[in-house]
Amino acid sequence: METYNIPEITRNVFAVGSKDWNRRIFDSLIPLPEGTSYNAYLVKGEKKTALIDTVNPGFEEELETKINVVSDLEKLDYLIMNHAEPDHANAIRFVLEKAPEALFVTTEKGVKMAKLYHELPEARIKVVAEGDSLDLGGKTLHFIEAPWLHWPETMFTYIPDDKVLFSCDFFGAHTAQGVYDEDIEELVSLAKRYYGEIMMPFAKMGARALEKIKDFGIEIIAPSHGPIYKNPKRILDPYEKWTQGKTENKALIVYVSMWGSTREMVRTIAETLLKEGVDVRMYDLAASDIGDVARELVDSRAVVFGTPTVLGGMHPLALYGTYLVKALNPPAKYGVVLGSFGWGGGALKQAGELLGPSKMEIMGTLQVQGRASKEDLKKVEEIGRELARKMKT
Ligand SMILES: Cc1cc2nc3c(=O)[nH]c(=O)nc-3n(C[C@H](O)[C@H](O)[C@H](O)COP(=O)(O)O)c2cc1C
Repeated sequence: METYNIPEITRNVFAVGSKDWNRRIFDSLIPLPEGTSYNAYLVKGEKKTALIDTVNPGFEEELETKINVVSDLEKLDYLIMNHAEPDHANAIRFVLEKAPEALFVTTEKGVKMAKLYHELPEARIKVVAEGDSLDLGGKTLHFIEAPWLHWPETMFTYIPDDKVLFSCDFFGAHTAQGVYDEDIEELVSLAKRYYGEIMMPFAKMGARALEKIKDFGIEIIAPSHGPIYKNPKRILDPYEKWTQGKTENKALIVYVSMWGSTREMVRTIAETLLKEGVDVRMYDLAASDIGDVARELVDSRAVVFGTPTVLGGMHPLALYGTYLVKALNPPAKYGVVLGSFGWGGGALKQAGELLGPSKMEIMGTLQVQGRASKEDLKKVEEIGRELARKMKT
């Protein structure tokens, strides 16, 4: 039998999921510099045993082996699904085949969503709703609907007896490293990146979920990606701030430049902002990890977009980056668009169309022909000073 580490996170609750050390991209979009983990948890009550979530395709046998070390998969009573996305739910069928008596437990929305992706034996579905519980003997599973964190069907499972919250993607972080939060110094930064990529568009739903769980006195948070929090405050406090959309006096600059003209403009605004006491983060979209951009969006008060004109519109990478910024629905209050063109222009117009309907106030734009002149750069400085002034108020 293969040797696996199977942490007992609290009495008779085992982490039986998998680490995917080498995965480098998620959702065909999100870079994973440190891999990720697909966490699943086995809960052994005095009478019944439940598995909370499963694993990504390819890790089914590891899951089976781990469960059989601490229990007996064949005798599993319940398979709880917090979220239908395949990285957590793909092994549903595998588990239900290996555990012939197990009931599949999720919400009505969960059943609907799971049926779109996984084969479910109709007779073995047990639907639960907000506030319902399942008694395992000495341990009760309590279900909390947490829609949109991260799909419409998401729920949390809570064991009041042990004060453990299984929060699925909420509070997650993409990293294969560590078992507990104390193992990773930069964990909050990784969690912030994950929050920006996955949860920020649903910040209001996140705030509602935090409200629901605030009086639970949670002692352990066991998410579906990344380490388990033995110090829940370490993630609850930042989540409180992030879901409220509280920003810092910080400007995020995202830009593309083929021949340096736009770069000179964004460098000028960066220096002006720094002089005015604004914290600045700058990313060249041709060479940046979009996860870092997502992380900085979580609490940036302003976003500066820089793009040259290419074929009558924005540079394709700037178009992609700007689209993503908008789709992630960051709390930033102010925007600036800068860029250079060679003859007819067009990038600024397209950026305006794209950002127009967003809640960000575009408080300054400048498009220059060729290299920015001294006068142009003075205008950029003026925009920077005005932006800094607005950001302080
Ligand atoms: C592939 C390519 C396509 C371009 N298309 C346009 C265009 O449609 N309209 C325009 O005004 N300038 C166009 N330009 C000129 C650039 O916008 C111009 O060189 C600008 O100063 C580049 O700024 P940068 O140094 O920040 O990349 C194009 C340049 C390149 C390389």
